[in-house]
Amino acid sequence: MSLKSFPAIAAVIPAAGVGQRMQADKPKQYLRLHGKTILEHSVKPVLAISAVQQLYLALSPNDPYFAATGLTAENIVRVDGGAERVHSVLNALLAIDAEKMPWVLVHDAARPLVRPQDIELLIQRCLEVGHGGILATPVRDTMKRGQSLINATVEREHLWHALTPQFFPTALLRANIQAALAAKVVITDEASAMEWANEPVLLVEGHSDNLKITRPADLQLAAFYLEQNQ
Ligand SMILES: Nc1ccn([C@@H]2O[C@H](COP(=O)(O)OP(=O)(O)OP(=O)(O)O)[C@@H](O)[C@H]2O)c(=O)n1
Ligand SMILES: C[C@](O)(CO)[C@H](O)COP(=O)(O)O
Repeated sequence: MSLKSFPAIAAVIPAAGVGQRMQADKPKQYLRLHGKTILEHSVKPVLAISAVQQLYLALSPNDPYFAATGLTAENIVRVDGGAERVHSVLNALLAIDAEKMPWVLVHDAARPLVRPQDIELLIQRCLEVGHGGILATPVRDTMKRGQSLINATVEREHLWHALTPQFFPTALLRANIQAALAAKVVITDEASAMEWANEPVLLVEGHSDNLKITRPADLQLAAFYLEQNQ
């Protein structure tokens, strides 16, 4: 299926976080990597997907940094971020005309290294099966649960790191996030709301360098990966 035959897609990039774990002097999405902000790096591969018609960017209502990024393309709609990531995503979903854009791609502003081919693979695989899915990478290490002492070893077979983008039917995702929030379910990614609603979610293996910039050391690693992929 060529990308040209894909239905219209809306993209949502939650970019309203404060980046507390990054311990930086500004929200991490505005830290620079190879001359551009992390936000600009994260937006670029999403806008490169030809089926993406409109990008909804969830920003902190008093964000003083966005204007300097030069990201003022006509197909970018700003919406207010919320208290948590899920609220920022929901605010964006509420702004989308789901009849015009029946599918939505949600990608973290803090994941600057995602590859366009991985995004296209995710879209392709989901449209083939007719339901949503996520980019993910299989866990490599032995996984432990505990705090100062180990309580248990977690079975790692069929254990994955959930990445973004995550790709779902727009109206269904919006309804399930609203229902899950009303049921006080903890939602840390779009898939968790769909799982709660017993919807199938496809796992599509993506590249492990699609890291989420979270802690200070991640910036240097991201710069290294960028140099390797140039
Ligand atoms: N209220 C929030 C919280 C997070 N995000 C976005 O969701 C993505 C993933 O969240 P995370 O890595 O947790 O970012 P922060 O919440 O900024 O980080 P921290 O938890 O360290 O403060 C980021 O692009 C972040 O900007 C958002 O739009 N709105
Ligand atoms: C959406 C996500 O990036 C998938 O791994 C992750 O859940 C975001 O979590 P965070 O705590 O908001 O960084």
